[in-house]
Amino acid sequence: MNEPLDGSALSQYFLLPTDASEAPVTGIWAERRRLASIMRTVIEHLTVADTPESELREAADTLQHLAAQLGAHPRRRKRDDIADTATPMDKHALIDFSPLIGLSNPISPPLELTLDGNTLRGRLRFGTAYEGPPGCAHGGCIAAVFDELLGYAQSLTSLPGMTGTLTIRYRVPTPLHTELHCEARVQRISGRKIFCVGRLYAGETLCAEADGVFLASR
Ligand SMILES: CCCCCCCCCCCCCCCC(=O)SCCNC(=O)CCNC(=O)[C@H](O)C(C)(C)COP(=O)(O)OP(=O)(O)OC[C@H]1O[C@@H](n2cnc3c(N)ncnc32)[C@H](O)[C@@H]1OP(=O)(O)O
Repeated sequence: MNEPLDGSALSQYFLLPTDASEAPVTGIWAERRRLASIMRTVIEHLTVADTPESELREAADTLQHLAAQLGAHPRRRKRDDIADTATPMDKHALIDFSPLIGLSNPISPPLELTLDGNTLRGRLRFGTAYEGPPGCAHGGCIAAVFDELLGYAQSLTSLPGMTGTLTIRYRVPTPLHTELHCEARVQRISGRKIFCVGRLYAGETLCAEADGVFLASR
């Protein structure tokens, strides 16, 4: 884990670009993302604001009504997400509901990813809903970020797989409400095993690092 995350010898494994399409998202997907973004704000206010009981009751009543309204519609089929969103190369069309990077999923921080050579880079900010120790991110949420980050990096190889083992070393507490950046890359591939490494920083401070072994499907 001490070598730089450049991975230049591994370019052969990367088949697809990962950067999200810059094409503007419109229509139903734009509204899904907007709704998710507002829900994130509601979650943040719920966890930090000293809201009077009457307003909490009113908000809950409003959301109960909204939940019933949204729940009245039939469930979508997965293929519709892909067909409805953008081109097949727009990978965000496939991952808009991811719990970590999905812009249409309010539980995602969201983690923003870009591919820089063979290094996958991410940016995120943990709100209060992700608190573990006071003022710091929950370790399980950090692990989830690494699972997504390393998992996405290995998904860019010719043989993507599922997480087999994910090992996290928490070096210092990770602050909330702070711009964090992270990076990951495929370190090596051995048979069906894809070994990945990653790091998470707050500024120059290394907060946590991860090793992951992913198993390509048979
Ligand atoms: C245009 C389209 C683009 C699409 C682009 C989409 C991008 C979107 C990116 C999203 C990124 C999300 C990333 C989230 C990723 C998850 O969260 S996946 C969910 C969490 N993981 C799981 O649920 C996995 C559950 N476990 C399993 O299914 C199975 O145990 C596994 C991991 C598949 C392995 O089972 P298996 O294939 O039967 O393994 P087996 O044949 O026994 O062993 C094979 C080898 O692997 C080793 N091994 C087995 N298990 C493990 C293990 N757990 N750890 C380490 N080594 C192991 C064995 O020792 C053996 O080694 P050798 O003897 O060959 O040296």
